[in-house]
Amino acid sequence: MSTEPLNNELIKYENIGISFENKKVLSGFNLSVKKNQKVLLRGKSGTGKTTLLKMLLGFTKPAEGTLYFQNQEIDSRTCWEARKEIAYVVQDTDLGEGKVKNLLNEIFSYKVNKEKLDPEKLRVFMRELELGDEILNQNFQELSGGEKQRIGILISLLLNRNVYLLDEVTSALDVNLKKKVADYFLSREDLTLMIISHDREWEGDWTEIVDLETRSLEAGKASLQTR
Ligand SMILES: Nc1ncnc2c1ncn2[C@@H]1O[C@H](COP(=O)(O)OP(=O)(O)OP(=O)(O)O)[C@@H](O)[C@H]1O
Repeated sequence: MSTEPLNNELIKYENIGISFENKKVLSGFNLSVKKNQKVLLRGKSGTGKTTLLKMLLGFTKPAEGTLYFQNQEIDSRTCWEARKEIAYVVQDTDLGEGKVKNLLNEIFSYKVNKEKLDPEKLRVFMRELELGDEILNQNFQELSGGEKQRIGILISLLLNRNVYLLDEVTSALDVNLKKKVADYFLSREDLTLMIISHDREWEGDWTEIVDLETRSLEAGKASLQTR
């Protein structure tokens, strides 16, 4: 358990090291994310960005250091608590075979997803993401890359979590949609975001940019005001 004061800190990476098969990917990484902050992780391919996000869900363990979520060290037990609060959205959402509407119904039948599939919210988010009703009757596997990405985002929004880990979720979208999706998430003051993206649309006024190579922090307006 951390002895640090709460201080609105939601996520804390403390001296984190990542290694795979004796290959050191990252070492001594420190980052503190406060509730409702928007953090964009940047860095060349292979610098460990995705691994840093997966760690929060307990999918992989740090080789060194400690990771905290809501002041609790993430381990095989506490990661289940974290998973209830966090939506992890990937670049290449794969829901398997079946009509989109059936797949959505299946996802929202799981007990862990406390939210029910709300038809009104579904309609609102589909309109926001420029998804027509006809997509619900299409086979997921036949959708375009951009449509699959938007279905992944749609599901995450319906899950109504507090923390969003967004891993290249706009890579296959056209410029208008990239902006629309980024603006939507960045304007949600109630959400804590950790974003990996090469799209400039995520570099909003309030976005903190963390560069894994230089370890520099470009603070958004929000943190400049509070420091
Ligand atoms: N489960 C694993 N087993 C072995 N090596 C792994 C594993 N997961 C990640 N790696 C390696 O660790 C390094 C960091 O991977 P990671 O996906 O975190 O990087 P990234 O910065 O997100 O890269 P990209 O921008 O290309 O997605 C890579 O060299 C990758 O091959």
